[in-house]
Amino acid sequence: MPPPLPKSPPPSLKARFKNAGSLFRQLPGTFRLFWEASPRLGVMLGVLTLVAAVMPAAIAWVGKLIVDGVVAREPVLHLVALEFGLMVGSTAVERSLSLVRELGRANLGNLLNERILHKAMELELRHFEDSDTYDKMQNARREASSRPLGLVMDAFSIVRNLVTLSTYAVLLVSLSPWSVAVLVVASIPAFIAEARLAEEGFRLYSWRAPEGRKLNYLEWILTRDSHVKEVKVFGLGPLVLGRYRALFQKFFQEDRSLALRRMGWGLGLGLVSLGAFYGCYAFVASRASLGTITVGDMVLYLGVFRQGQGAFQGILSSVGSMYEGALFMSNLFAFFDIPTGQEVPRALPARSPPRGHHNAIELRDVSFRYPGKEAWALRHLSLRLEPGEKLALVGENGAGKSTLVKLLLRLYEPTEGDIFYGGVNLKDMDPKDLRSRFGAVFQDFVRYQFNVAENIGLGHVEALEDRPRIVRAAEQGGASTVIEALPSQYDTMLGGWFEKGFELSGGQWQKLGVARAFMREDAEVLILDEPTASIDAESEHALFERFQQLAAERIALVISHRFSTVRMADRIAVLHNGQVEELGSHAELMARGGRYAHLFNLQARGYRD
Ligand SMILES: Nc1ncnc2c1ncn2[C@@H]1O[C@H](COP(=O)(O)OP(=O)(O)OP(=O)(O)O)[C@@H](O)[C@H]1O
Repeated sequence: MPPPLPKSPPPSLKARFKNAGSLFRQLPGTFRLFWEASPRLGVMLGVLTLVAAVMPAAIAWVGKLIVDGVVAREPVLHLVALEFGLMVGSTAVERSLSLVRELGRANLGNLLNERILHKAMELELRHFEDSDTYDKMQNARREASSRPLGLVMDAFSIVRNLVTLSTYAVLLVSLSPWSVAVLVVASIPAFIAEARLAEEGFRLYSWRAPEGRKLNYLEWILTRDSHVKEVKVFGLGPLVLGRYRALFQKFFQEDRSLALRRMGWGLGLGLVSLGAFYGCYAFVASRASLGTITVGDMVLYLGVFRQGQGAFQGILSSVGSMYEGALFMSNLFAFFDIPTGQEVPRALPARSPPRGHHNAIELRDVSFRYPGKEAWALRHLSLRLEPGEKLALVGENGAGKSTLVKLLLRLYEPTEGDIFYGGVNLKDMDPKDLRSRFGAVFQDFVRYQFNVAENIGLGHVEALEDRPRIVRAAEQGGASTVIEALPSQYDTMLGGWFEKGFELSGGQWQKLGVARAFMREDAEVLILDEPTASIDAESEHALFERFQQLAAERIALVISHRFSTVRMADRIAVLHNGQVEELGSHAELMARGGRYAHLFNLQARGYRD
């Protein structure tokens, strides 16, 4: 796979050439993808491009024969008919090329989008939490439907124009060999200037990609429904718009300077080409008036020279836009190449503790720090959850509670130490097997813009159609009353994104989230990460009473800042700076008079006074 492009502009000329080289190394990979998307379209594109490339020379040649025939007063109708036929053919070829382009865009765009989604499924949580990888994925998604096809089409357009130019050269050589030399020589400065400016433009765009994303982000703040309340209350509009404007102005200055230079060079070098054209024109016209060449030759010369310059321009602009296409592809290939597979079990075949409710969870001297981070999120943490135990995790923000859950679900692996489930090291288990034993409600649970039944059923995909089970889960999660009041009950479409979607309150959504966790009837472990944050006090109490019954045999891990919830747990672990500072039942910890007792009294006093 080609190496990814450097992020900053290359310093030296040599480095620039290397950079340009790495751009064109994206081509084979892109063609392979196009071929995979549809071999038939690939063949059609190749054949049509070649036919389209030789058509102009054939038409010009027949045009010359017609003029010569007319001057010699010979019959030319058959030649006119031939030219008509060629024009019809040319039009049909152009139309077919447009069709191939359209179909190619759909096929290739679809293939790539699917691959991107597939890759996204393979990625692990650590990738999503890494901004570099996340950026790569968002960039890949944004232009997958247009850029790759653009690159293929640009490459074909260059081939087509090169073939056209060669056929023109053959026609012109017979007429005046040195005019071919003039055509080529007069175009070289324009070629160099265009290539340089295109490269500069490309560097400009790639260089400011992060700022471009910032621009999008500012736009997003002002246009998203989820942001509108804060934008209005804090009066953020003018500030965000001001930042947007400043960034845009910066882009605009750079763009204008590039556009002005492009215009200056384009005009100057255009005049050189025009001068070359008219010099040759004068020469050819005088030869025609002297009778050294025919009038048809002169007409052929004029047409071909003009169109030749057009073809040349075509090549230049294709080279320019290929830079951007290639940049996109290098990004895309880098995204596809992100190594995954760290979730593979260490032991083969993977080990699997017996199903049921007899498995304990044990953390042995676990330390963890996030990739690329210095600070420890968890440090020397040892903890054992007995089968059926309800453990509450408390601690201030950033103490490491959610991190501990991520390690239990093997979304990350401990940096040091080990975690065992039913005596089996998590590293030796298949993560799918492990996760299938958990039911979970997260702090940032998802509000799916699907109907109610699906919102709950997604907790156990295999039972998505099992309505009685969904109804049961809804009752257990305390969501039934909410659902009964909806216009089409379980079939009510939720969320405001689609037509007829019904918007729920934060607490109502949360009840569905809890019900979703209860879909896993055979879950061995339940994780409730702040499940009651937006649930009212009465519902919370009801939920926890039900929860005590339902979780009867299972291990339950509850993270909460509400001590009324926490105190219902068998034991409470107080996390502080990534370590277990206190561990025991509510009564034990209260008697101890440490951090837990302090926090509990603080909250209780708030209610009593
Ligand atoms: N994705 C991440 N990348 C890097 N550091 C992280 C990441 N997530 C959390 N941290 C850091 O790890 C530490 C523990 O965070 P964690 O989210 O586990 O805390 P928490 O106890 O769940 O907090 P809260 O009560 O606010 O939810 C914090 O210092 C935090 O800054």
